Amino acid sequence: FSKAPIETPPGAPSLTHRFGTMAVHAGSPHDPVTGAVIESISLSTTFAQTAVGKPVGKYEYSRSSNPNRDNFETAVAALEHAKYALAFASGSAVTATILQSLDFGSHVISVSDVYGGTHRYFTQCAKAHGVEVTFTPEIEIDVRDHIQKNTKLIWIETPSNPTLRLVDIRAVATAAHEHGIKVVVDNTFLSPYVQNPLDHGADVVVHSVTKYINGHSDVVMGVAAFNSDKLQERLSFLQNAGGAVPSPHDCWLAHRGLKTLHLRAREATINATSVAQALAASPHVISVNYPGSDSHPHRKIAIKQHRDGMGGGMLSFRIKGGEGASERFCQSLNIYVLAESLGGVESLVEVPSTMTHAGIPKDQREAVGIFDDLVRISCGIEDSEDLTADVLQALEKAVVFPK
Ligand SMILES: C=C(NCc1c(COP(=O)(O)O)cnc(C)c1O)C(=O)O
Repeated sequence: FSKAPIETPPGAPSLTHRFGTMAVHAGSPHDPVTGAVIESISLSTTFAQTAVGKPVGKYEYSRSSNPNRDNFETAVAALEHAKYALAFASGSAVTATILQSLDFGSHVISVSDVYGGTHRYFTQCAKAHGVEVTFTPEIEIDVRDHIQKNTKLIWIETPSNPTLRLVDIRAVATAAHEHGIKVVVDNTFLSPYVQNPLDHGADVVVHSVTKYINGHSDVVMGVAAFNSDKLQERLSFLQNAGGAVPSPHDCWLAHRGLKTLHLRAREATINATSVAQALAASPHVISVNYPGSDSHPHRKIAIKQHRDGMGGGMLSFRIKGGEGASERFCQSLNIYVLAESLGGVESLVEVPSTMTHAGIPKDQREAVGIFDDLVRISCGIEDSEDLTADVLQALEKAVVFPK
């Protein structure tokens, strides 16, 4: 599926379409001199030249390219079924660079429910370089109603952060491509193991690598993957000119994290499925947002678009008792850590209205279902029984016996 020549390391099993084998071996050439199976970390910021303008190898200056970033980008491209991948200093840097790649006067249509930082760039930064973003509550239904002559891009998060809405990528891409519009899908919440948006018609897939791809809460990074040669030329130019690039060390860490993504994603899905079921059965819960539940309004999309209909490791729910209850719930947990971010090995909990999405005006937040009683959970890879029991005991403390 990947059009990019993926190096099969000497002695390694030939790379197949199976995710786990690709995750372990893609972008992982053995050292041709030492035979080292794991790549070294090339920290050098510059590379010697044998004569003026004649570098020893393919590298001249680390911002432009370096061995660790190349290897990581090759691995992500393989796992997202893409010809190209470009790594950036953060997921937000990917968002900014893609918007900056648009001509002055361009228009973007976005789903309404996006990460707070993405909303911030769309509403407070993009206009400065001539890009207007409009949000649509039901993008599948009304994307055609929002298309303007200057519309160049449609931005989708599926599942969305933090209400876990799903979008039928193929349906939106079909409408978009009728008008020559490109579709970007932010696949952060599921990772390449669970969903490959390019296979469903998207033009670009982006990730906050900070989350599932690195998976250990010790790297901030972003990546974009796509097939277009023209986009490769444009985005790689901006990657170098804008300079929002990750360090070789971070690329090395993220590449190592990527090698176990399939194992972590499966565990996180098992855990989220158990926690979502327990929440749905609780009298202290108003509603649960989990794409792996049969009750999810977009369950058919999950079955069509996600590997084996998996729900992934993310969920959110509304707790009875209002904002006070959501805060008491978070404080009553023993295993989950109250913190922003997601997709790591440790389970995290947060209240979007006062944390990740606090920058979005309250009326706009509540219009997409981000109420003060909404709690978001990122299930890690702890034991399912422990995570489920912890949630249930915290519900009792928060709702039944508030201090
Ligand atoms: C930090 C959080 N989100 C980052 C994020 C980003 C931004 O990634 P950064 O690496 O944090 O810059 C982009 N897209 C989605 C869907 C995201 O969730 C969070 O939701 O806790």
